[in-house]
Amino acid sequence: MNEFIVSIKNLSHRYSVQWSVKDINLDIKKNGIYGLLGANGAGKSTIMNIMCGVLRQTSGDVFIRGINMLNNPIEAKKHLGFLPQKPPVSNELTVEEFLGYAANLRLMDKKNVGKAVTEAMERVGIGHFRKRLIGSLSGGYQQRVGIAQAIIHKPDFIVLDEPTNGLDPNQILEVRNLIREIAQEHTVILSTHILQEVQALCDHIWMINHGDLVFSGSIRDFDNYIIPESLLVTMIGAPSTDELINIPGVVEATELSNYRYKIKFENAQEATERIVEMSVARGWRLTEIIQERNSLETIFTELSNKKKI
Ligand SMILES: Nc1ncnc2c1ncn2[C@@H]1O[C@H](COP(=O)(O)OP(=O)(O)OP(=O)(O)O)[C@@H](O)[C@H]1O
Repeated sequence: MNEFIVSIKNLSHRYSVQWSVKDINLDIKKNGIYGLLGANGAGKSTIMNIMCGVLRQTSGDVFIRGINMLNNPIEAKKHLGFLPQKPPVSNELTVEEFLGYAANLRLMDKKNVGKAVTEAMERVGIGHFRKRLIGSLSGGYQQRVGIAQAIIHKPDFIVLDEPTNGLDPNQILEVRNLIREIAQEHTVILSTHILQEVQALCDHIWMINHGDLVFSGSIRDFDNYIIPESLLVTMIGAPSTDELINIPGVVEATELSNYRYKIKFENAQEATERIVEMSVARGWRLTEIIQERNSLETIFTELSNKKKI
């Protein structure tokens, strides 16, 4: 089998005049949960729809297990399951009827359909609702039905477009747990504009901004994207802020509250060493020194102003 589960090469798309997706290259070689992050309108759904063969790209190629989606969509789609942004469920069918229909659409052998439906229902925890009309289920359970139809044919690769959108906080946690479980057997790519979602779930993140790929890396890389430039320091016998500014490597010192200071520096290592040395030498009674972290939101905003990587 091809070593790449998915490979996207120079993918670009325009619906009319403007480019919605510009020269995107992505590869997935190993199992895990991959996140496509971006603000509304960034181009996430466009990429996912093309990746799943429901939208024809303007240029570039998508390979699923080495099979070109444009040239051989039937074979390529055997390896993937897709939950579009709006779950493709039919309110007037029961859960069981709908999943049977989904299995037939996946060209499954008729004799395997019953077993596949039962297994998919069990996998997503909706076996007890098998006879219920989908229209009578809560949003969270409808989403489970949507995920069940995506895994019914046991594909290697599952694509989930904003899988927790519109759910309440309890349903969000339930669906996230379900995604983690599913990811033990399948490779998952999901799109979201929610930073906490990628933080909670994803092993690798791609961030899209106005159709450009602006970041590719782990959540740790994302977290470290902006190098911190301040220290938060607590000193019970601190000197005046003027004296702190005179420490080599320090560019600004602000008192935040009693004993607590924010110290901006040019070089973290040098400033930390000097503050510790001088505190000991001059009796400033240093009790805490930590590097200030940038919030994920700050990093998201910074990347939203960035051009292609
Ligand atoms: N059918 C369409 N016709 C014309 N323009 C479209 C169409 N679908 C999307 N677009 C435009 O393409 C760009 C990318 O849209 P896309 O839906 O891929 O973004 P997204 O990141 O998935 O956003 P959201 O989170 O809001 O779904 C947007 O500017 C959008 O307005």
